[in-house]
Amino acid sequence: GVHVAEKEAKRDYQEVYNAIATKIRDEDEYDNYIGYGPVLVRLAWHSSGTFDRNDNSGGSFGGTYRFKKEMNDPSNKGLQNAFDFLRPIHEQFPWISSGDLYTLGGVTAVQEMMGPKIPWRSGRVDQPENTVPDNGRLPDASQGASYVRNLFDRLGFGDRETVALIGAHALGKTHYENSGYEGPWGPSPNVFTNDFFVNLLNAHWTLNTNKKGVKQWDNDQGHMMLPTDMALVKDPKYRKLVEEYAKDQDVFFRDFSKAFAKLLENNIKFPDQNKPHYFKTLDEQDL
Ligand code: HEM
Ligand SMILES: Cc1nc2ccccn2c1N
Repeated sequence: GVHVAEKEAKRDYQEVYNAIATKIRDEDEYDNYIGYGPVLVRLAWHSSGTFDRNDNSGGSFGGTYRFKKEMNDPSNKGLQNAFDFLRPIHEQFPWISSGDLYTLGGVTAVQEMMGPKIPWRSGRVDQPENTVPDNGRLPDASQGASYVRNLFDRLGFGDRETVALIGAHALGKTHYENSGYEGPWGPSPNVFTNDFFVNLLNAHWTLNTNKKGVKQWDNDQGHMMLPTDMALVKDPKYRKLVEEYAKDQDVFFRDFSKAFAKLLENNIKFPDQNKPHYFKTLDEQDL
């Protein structure tokens, strides 16, 4: 069922943001100097993307990723790097819940990679191991447009929100050892841009079977796309949105911010007193 968030306590969440942001800036060598930004975004997404609007199960509230049943979901391979990154932050701020920490990590990463401001509310409360949702709720990358549409409908998202959210694939890369896909990263792996959409439309893509026997799209610049990425230009309704975001990064930023905030808050009711935080970046604080 829907969870009710805890009334916000007198806590300094900007201080937690700054600790995460400073650690992202310091530990820049991770994953061939991509850094921890992208994998933190993916942890926030995967800890929220278990939501199912049909029975109001899953979602970020209980912080259940911390239990091995969810951590070992094959879809979550590689996210241990983000979990290990956040461990010292959790030790420094033991009062923050796991769900608040995993989602705040993603918000901090997007903003520190020069992405849009993401409004964030606190109040998620750790739930016990017997509340861990079943594996298999996160999307399979080998599928086409109708599969993507159904999966994001289960999460409570329409086409516009779906295309905006997948725009996060401008970040980071795929790794053979995690998903069986491999791609040298795209043009801006640790800067949040609309490159994913520009690349989708402008590059020349060929479907290959990679050395793990997995089908992926590659281009002549050494970039890759998943089959579900390519579905966004094959489906006419999705394609219209890809063209809109490729043309206007500001519209992409606006729509991504709304959809990402909604994703991280799915299945949670927040008390009116829990106002959304708009965190300042390190640069904005001259830190
Ligand atoms: C159809 C929906 C989606 C599918 C099938 C999908 C699948 C994948 C796969 C297979 C990877 C590579 C993982 C690895 O090998 O390390 C990946 C990476 C990533 N995904 Fe998605 N994803 C989807 C939607 C999203 C959404 C909605 C977000 C965030 C809003 C997101 C953020 C990321 C990020 C940031 C990475 C890079 C992680 C890294 O560099 O370690 N993805 N995704
Ligand atoms: C640059 C980049 N990052 C990702 C992540 C997932 C899937 C595809 N990606 C691309 N092309």
